[in-house]
Amino acid sequence: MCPHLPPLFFFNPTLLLPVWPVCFFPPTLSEMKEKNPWHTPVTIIISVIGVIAIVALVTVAVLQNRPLPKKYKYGIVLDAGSSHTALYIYEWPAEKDNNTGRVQQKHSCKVKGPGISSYASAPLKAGESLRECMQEAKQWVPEKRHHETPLYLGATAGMRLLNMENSAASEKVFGAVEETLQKSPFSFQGARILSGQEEGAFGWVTVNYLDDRLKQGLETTGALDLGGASTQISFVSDQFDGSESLNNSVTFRLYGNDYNLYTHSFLCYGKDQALRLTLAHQTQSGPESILDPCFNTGYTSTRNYSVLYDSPCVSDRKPQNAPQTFTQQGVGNFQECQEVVKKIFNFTHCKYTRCSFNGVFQPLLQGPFGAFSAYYFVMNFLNLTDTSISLDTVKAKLERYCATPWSQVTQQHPDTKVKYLAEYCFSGTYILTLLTNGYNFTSETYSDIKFIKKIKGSDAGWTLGYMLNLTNMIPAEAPDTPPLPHAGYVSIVTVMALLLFILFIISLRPLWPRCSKQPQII
Ligand SMILES: O=P(O)(O)OP(=O)(O)OP(=O)(O)OC[C@H]1O[C@@H](n2cnc3c(O)ncnc32)[C@H](O)[C@@H]1O
Repeated sequence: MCPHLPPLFFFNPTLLLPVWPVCFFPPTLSEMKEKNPWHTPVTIIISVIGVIAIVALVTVAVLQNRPLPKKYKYGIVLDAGSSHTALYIYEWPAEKDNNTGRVQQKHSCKVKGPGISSYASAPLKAGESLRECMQEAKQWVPEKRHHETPLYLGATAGMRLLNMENSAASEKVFGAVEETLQKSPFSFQGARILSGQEEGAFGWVTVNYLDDRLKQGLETTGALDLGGASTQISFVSDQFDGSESLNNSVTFRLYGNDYNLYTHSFLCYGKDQALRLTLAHQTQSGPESILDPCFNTGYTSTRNYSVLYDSPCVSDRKPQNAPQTFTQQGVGNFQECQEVVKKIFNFTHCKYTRCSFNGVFQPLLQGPFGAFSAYYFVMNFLNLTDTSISLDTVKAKLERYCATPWSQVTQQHPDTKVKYLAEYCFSGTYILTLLTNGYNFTSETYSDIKFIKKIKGSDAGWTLGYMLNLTNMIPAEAPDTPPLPHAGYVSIVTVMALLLFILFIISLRPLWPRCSKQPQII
């Protein structure tokens, strides 16, 4: 029995463990006060206030720094390409507007029908074609954000060609799409044609932003984009300072790092226009039929001369006195196809130290490359996206594909669009020729290329880079980062609070009870 000791937990100042004196009957309050000054009302009140203050301090620190429920902002970009239009919705946490690496693709919508440049003779239809995807966008962006969501339309090579050919028609098409977009609840920021240089540079920004290479100042990835009407190559090379060819130079300061980007866009060298160029070479004499090594054996198609030559890429070469149509008969031969394809490139004249083709300057290739759009669609279909296999093996596989009879190809791929299916032999051959003969990738450097469709859920392409630029979401200088992350801050506050509490308890030492019996540690 120990009536003089309190029936309360108290702290053993050395072990910081609660101890319980061996007592069976509680002493009376007067006994307690008499024998143990620790239990004076003042010390109890001070202890309680101390504990409450520390709990309040920690609670406030935790609540104050608790991550708030996420609010998002949105941006919409319409990619009006030569073959089709696609709508991309991006989202990012509202508080990270001017911060880093947080913009992601939330949704994409493929506009039904051809690209807007195909509506030159019925411009109103170009506007109408966008309606379905704009309706979809309204569902994906929360209504209260509609009015503040920027909406952009960027047109690429299809409209570049239409503008060259018939600028009045191009303006009418823009008028129609602008009318539709102005009627949307979003904040429409305008529709315009991107230059080839912008298309290349923004594709490079997208790839490196999504890979987190810009923020971290890592070695960048080059961008290879193959569209329907143009193709772009963009990369940073130590040997390129812009002096040899200013037209191919784009300089950026992003997150505190300077980049001198080499970029070039080849108009008419997208895969659809390249096919026209190849067919134009094969039909210079205006024949009634051609044997085409770039199409599978057994494939036959009747093509219209006027349709084939209805593009500024080939219109000046239209043969005189040609019949209305010609028959194209596939003979599926990769080697011969490559010879035909090579003819659309000019490798002879170059006024610079080095060129890719058509007299265009290109510095030495450097670093890894991401190849997207049609590069990916085609190589993925052909099962050739793995670049760790040798270039010779890639060619051998493509050779086998080209030699496959058309009947077998259609049987094996009943669900693939016939236009794409028929063109894969040509497209694969064109891609390999462009990469090796055109851009000078070798058997060794071919493995530096990665065929990609998406990076971390966002499509590779120029649209994200375009939006990041227009919304100033990539700062020129590295943003200031808080000295401590949230978890670190809360831990430090908690530890400091505990230390304060211990110091407070120790400071009350003169008031500690002297227990005559040895307390039993629980
Ligand atoms: O940049 P521009 O030159 O204006 O062209 P685009 O924007 O229309 O080009 P895309 O990247 O959308 O497509 C590139 C090409 O790939 C073709 N394509 C799309 N999907 C394909 C698939 O699954 N298989 C083969 N080709 C495909 C499409 O018809 C184009 O010729």
